[in-house]
Amino acid sequence: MMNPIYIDQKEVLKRYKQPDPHTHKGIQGHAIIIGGSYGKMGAVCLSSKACLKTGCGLVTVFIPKCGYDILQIAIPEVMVVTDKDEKFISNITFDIKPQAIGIGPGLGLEIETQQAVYKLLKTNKIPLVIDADALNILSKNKEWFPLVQPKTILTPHPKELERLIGKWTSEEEKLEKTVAFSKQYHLIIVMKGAPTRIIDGDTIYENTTGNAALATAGTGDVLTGMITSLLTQSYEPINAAILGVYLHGLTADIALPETGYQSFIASDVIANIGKAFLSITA
Ligand SMILES: NC(=O)C1=CN([C@@H]2O[C@H](COP(=O)(O)OP(=O)(O)OC[C@H]3O[C@@H](n4cnc5c(N)ncnc54)[C@H](O)[C@@H]3O)[C@@H](O)[C@H]2O)[C@@H](O)CC1
Ligand SMILES: Nc1ncnc2c1ncn2[C@@H]1O[C@H](COP(=O)(O)OP(=O)(O)O)[C@@H](O)[C@H]1O
Ligand SMILES: [Mg+2]
Repeated sequence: MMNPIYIDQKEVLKRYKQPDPHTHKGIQGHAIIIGGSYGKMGAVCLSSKACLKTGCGLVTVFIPKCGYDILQIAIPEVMVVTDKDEKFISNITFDIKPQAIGIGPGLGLEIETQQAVYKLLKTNKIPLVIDADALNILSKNKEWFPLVQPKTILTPHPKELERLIGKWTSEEEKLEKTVAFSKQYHLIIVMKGAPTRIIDGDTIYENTTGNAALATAGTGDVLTGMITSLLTQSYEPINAAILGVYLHGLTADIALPETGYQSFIASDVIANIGKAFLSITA
């Protein structure tokens, strides 16, 4: 297996693009976050807020009806399109033209939701991040793997990865299986953990930021929003994944002296995205 490329400040600065002073929200890009189900609307709140706070111009969420008030009240800057169903997503339709899609946080596994994901995968040509229950839906329907567009970014935690590629007996085997999976379907795999590794075919990147404070509900949902935001801003998928993972980890390193490991929560990731951006260019 190849040695990893370490994702540090130098590696990130090679890829980071300073916003143009004359940019406007139309140029900064429009993201859509698709997810949520009854009791798991918080995942979409976290993901969509993180998406906005990572610099894209506009964010729309596509959620089941029961999340409408929750989203509008929690994040007034985010626009909302609802499914026809009350408690889960059953048919994904929108007439906006987003530059990137993030799908999965809080989505649930209802059979109707699985069919809606199938339809999206079959027709989608827009850069895509697949996370959480959208990954679990793929794992339940492995014959759909070839429908996923090349360079789509998958962000599994270890259990989601196991559901996708099967069990492993060593770290080495886990990496080998993930590289083989990435090569077979031309996908970028963000193997979340400590450390997070990003697999792009034979190339392995290893992140150098982040700490155990991130071991708390919703931090993965936040990461999905951040990477989707960068994709929306025309970063190449691999660069969006690298920059997103690095900044996400950095928020926890910045916050740790104030929060300690225990009191850090996913909203603290979001609250520190600004400082993370400032620190890479300082
Ligand atoms: N506030 C919210 O609305 C939240 C909603 N969430 C949503 O809840 C749904 C279920 O996601 P979950 O990930 O909780 O459930 P999953 O069943 O997919 O994964 C949980 C399992 O994975 C294992 N696991 C997780 N991280 C691991 C690691 N680093 N090493 C080894 N094992 C690990 C856990 O021990 C557990 O067995 C998703 O749609 C997710 O987006 C969660 O993100 C939590 C917050
Ligand atoms: N001990 C740890 N050290 C560093 N990062 C961690 C640690 N535990 C979790 N993380 C990070 O936190 C995030 C958790 O994502 P995930 O398990 O999908 O959470 P959720 O689904 O609740 O949002 C990942 O980015 C992961 O790398
Ligand atoms: Mg998750």
